[in-house]
Amino acid sequence: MKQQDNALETKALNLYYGSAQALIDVDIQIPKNQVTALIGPSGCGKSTLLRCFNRMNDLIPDCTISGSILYHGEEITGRSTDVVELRKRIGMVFQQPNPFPKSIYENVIYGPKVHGVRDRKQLDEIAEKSLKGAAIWEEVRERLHDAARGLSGGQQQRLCIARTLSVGPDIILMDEPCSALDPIATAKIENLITELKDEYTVVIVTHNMQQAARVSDYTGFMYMGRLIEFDSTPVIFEKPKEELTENYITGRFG
Ligand SMILES: Nc1ncnc2c1ncn2[C@@H]1O[C@H](COP(=O)(O)OP(=O)(O)OP(=O)(O)O)[C@@H](O)[C@H]1O
Repeated sequence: MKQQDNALETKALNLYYGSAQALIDVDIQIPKNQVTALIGPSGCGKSTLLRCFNRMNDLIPDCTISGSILYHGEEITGRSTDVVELRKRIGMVFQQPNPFPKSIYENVIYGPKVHGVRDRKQLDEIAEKSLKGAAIWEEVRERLHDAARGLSGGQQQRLCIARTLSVGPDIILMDEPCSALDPIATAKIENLITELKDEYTVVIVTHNMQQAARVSDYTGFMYMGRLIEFDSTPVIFEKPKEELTENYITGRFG
């Protein structure tokens, strides 16, 4: 794969929480405009790796890293990286939908307002585009000024995706985005993820192997802080090269 096709890349990435090592020599290349899933047993480092991509681990005291993290080929681990700008470009969606206690509209325009957009017409346009991008516009267009927390869990999660889209990212990181949702809401988010890759690069952490197989183009299998295998999703699920991967995907441990 050519260097410029990678939205994200790590080289010899090691991460410590205090003296406990959570990532060990991770080399991964995340292809642009594709969906990449990170799978592996609980505690293997999936969320930790995901959080490295937009420097969310900076917020954790005693967390240190060595190695390289590249965003479109550019090093982002250094002090000169503008982390606020980086998080605009690399958005994140969490396990629990976490809308602000504000209206649907205020949730979506919150980020653009913080970044200085004041013009009402422009904010309206951003709100509509983001809500459409997150496949929730039709459900909320008549009630934009109602409380976001009055929406269903699945709608709240799509609203949170809209909030992420509103500041113009090109990468969306999702940490178990469906784990709090029922199967119907999950299916809607999975369909949305597939649509998002036309415009965005998506990296998703999931416990659910069927979900990884359904939505992703590439899958990385992690185990005890190491990336054991990374390949196209059909290869990982049908013909993995590593015995550990095979044991995991066939349910022999996990
Ligand atoms: N803030 C933290 N402080 C200290 N240790 C942490 C912190 N976050 C994670 N860890 C440790 O780092 C290791 C990797 O955790 P991480 O949450 O990345 O794994 P995971 O694969 O995402 O797990 P899960 O699937 O259960 O969410 C674990 O041993 C965990 O206990």
